[in-house]
Amino acid sequence: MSDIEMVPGLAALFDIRRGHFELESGHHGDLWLELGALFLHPRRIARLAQELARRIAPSGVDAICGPLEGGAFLAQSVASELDIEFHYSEREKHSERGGLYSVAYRIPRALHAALSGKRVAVVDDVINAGSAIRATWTALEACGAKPSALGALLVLGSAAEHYARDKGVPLVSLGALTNSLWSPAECPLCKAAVPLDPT
Ligand SMILES: O=P(O)(O)OC[C@H]1O[C@H](OP(=O)(O)OP(=O)(O)O)[C@H](O)[C@@H]1O
Ligand SMILES: O=C(O)c1cc(=O)[nH]c(=O)[nH]1
Repeated sequence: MSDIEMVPGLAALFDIRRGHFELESGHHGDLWLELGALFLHPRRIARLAQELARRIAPSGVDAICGPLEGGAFLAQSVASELDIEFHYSEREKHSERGGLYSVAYRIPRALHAALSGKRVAVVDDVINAGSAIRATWTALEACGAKPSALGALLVLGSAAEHYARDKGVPLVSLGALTNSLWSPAECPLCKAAVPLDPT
């Protein structure tokens, strides 16, 4: 497929579906990756985490932070490879979907002191519209940390690239895949009365 660039072994990890999906960020999109079994074989992920760690290392970060669940699993492996601190963010319990980028994440209180003043790479398994990494970024800043790099196994579309450029930090990944995102009001699939697929 001409729109895919990936390190060897990465494509096989993802079950790629095309259709009409409602996403974590509140957008609608035409691409869905099944991520539930991504961490089934820890050694397979460890090899990819090793390569991602190698690419993040030049950023000179003190810690890696990922959003639960998948992003945090990966962040822990990358932190282990670099022998630096691992942190995680979790979705706010009362964070309801509604509008774009409406989901909030928090960092557990027990981690706040360790994060203060640290340069942190925000790592997710897959970045699509970027709602989880944006919310994690905000939560890190609230702890006095300095988000300094973004990383992912796979980046979908261009939202992550734009966000990294706006923030002036590197975006590191092992693969990229084109996709389309729309606000629900502008979704051409909704306009064509295509029903939402289950996720
Ligand atoms: O770029 P985004 O708009 O944030 O979309 C990608 C996010 O969606 C998935 O997480 P999900 O919300 O399914 O949570 P999970 O990791 O707990 O499965 C994935 O693991 C990313 O964190
Ligand atoms: O954007 C998302 O929320 C999302 C996209 C995707 O492909 N898979 C997933 O689990 N979430």
